[in-house]
Amino acid sequence: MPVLDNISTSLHNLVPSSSSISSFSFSSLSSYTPSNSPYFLILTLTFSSLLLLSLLLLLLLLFLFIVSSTKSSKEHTSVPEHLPWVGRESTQFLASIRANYRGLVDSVRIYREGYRKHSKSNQIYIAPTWTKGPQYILPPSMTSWLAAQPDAILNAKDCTFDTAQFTWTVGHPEITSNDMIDLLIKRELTRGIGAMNGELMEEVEGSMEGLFSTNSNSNAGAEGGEWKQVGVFDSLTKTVGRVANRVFVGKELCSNMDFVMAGTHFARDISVSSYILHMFPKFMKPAVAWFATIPNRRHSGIMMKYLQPLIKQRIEDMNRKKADPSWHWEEPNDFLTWMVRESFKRNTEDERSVYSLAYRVVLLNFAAITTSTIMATNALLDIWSAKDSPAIVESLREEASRVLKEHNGVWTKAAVAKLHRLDSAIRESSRVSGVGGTSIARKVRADNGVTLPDGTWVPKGAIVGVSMDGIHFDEKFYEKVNEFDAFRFSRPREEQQQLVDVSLGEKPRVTVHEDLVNTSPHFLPFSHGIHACPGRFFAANNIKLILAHLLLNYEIQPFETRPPNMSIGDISVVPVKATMMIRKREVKA
Ligand code: HEM
Repeated sequence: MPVLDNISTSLHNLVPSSSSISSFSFSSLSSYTPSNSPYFLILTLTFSSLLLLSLLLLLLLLFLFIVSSTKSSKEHTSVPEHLPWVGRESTQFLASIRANYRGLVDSVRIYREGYRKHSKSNQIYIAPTWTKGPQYILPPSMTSWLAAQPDAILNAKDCTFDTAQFTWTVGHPEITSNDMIDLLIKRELTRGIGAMNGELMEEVEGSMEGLFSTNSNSNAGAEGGEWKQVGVFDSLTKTVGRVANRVFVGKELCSNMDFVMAGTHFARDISVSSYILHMFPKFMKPAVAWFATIPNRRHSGIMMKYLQPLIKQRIEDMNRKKADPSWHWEEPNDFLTWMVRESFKRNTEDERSVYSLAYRVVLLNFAAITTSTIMATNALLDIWSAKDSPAIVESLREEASRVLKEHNGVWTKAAVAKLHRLDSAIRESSRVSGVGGTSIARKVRADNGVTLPDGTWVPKGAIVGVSMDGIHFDEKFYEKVNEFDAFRFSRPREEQQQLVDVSLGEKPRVTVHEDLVNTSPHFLPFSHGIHACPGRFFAANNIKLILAHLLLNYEIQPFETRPPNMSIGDISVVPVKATMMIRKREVKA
């Protein structure tokens, strides 16, 4: 028996062999002491090394603690004394670093308390944060003012780059600060929404067949009746990533999960490495970053490996077609083509090289995939965890089925636009679950600082924002704020009633349609104003296609309780390990 053989060999190694016993002498016994046995030496060496390592680790932690504490104290002293803090007890020992730590692990409580104590009385307060230093939280009456400020005064990108430590976690300032991605999203992607829904549906169907099928050897899909347990976030990441990339990089690469998952891992790496880097002073960051961003380089490297040859080929094909219009090749209608076409008009290497174009697609994935997946995950969990979940699902299904029939089984742009109930359920989920600490976060760029509408002066370099969480749960803007009311926004439209919008007391009563993509001073998941997310139309279209297909073709068992989100600093993290029971519906729409 191999196991017994192994044991006996091991014992032989430990117990002296018969030949060594025969050569045993009393003189050797007299010279034997435990301290000169080789085992003792090995043990001593191991123990000392461990002790030394622990000591070094302790010293490093102590050093880190002192450095972080000094850094946070310095940042905190820059705040004008008359402004109230929430989450910082100035009399406490090591007040600043303890406050920043609270900002990391207990931000929901801080923002809710700050909103109740100060924002409701139209006052500014300061919230400690791990990634942004002390943050000036403005009351909702200043939201519209904040959203309209030009970048020369309050800068959006400075804030994002600083929070996510872009210099180290992403690099390439010449690419990140360039306008090409924003321009192409607005000019090509958003205008073309709907035209590619046929292709996007191919990916939705293909992805779900692969993920939810219980038939191991075919693409035929799960048969009604057979339940399968799958990860919610994982399934949606793969589906959202595949669908979005169909438009970004085309049919072949979009379903390559090595590529798609590297993109989502890269987004996570940026977050994790930025949290680490925020502990260190500026002079240490380059050295720390080298280690902290190893995963970032690995995952962006995987994406680049696929993207560069594809883009090189696309440039060659497009050039050849330009030179010879009779050549039988049709330009694919995707982001790569739009980007290469745009690059032909530009002059710098940073806008034309294969490398820089490929890295733009990496960044596009960073902006698009995880954000959309989080919204889709929250919507799914909220819909299937609601106390009246079966009724909500039935109503959503009825709408999706009716609209699809009206459009001859094709999800055209007009058809997707008619999914008012689904749109409302996603928007409502984003109101209650998509909460983060702040929205419209901006860094003061003006050399002389900025004076807020109430006369408060804020120094250059400080971060200002509004409390998304506070606003989304304010009775002034929403009735029954703590309820997930799936049809809150579609009901008035369906009932042909006018929705009354109390717009922060600035205007009396206006009538609006509150769709998912409509940002407002009291709906902030996509931010609001001049920098409101340009990709939101694409994201909303894709999430609705995915959920409509899920509703019509699959059944999900309702959750007993809503798997909870977790807040880390300003980010609301969805329960990435939550699973669902899913099966194919027998009756197809
Ligand atoms: C549900 C999904 C999404 C959410 C919740 C979301 C949210 C946001 C937010 C909060 C901002 C910051 C705006 C500000 O600073 O005021 C933003 C910016 C941005 N988003 Fe999105 N986003 C989503 C999807 C997408 C997609 C699909 C794309 C690309 C196709 C995209 C591209 C961008 C870009 C380029 C910016 C920078 C805009 C600027 O600085 O002016 N986003 N997004």
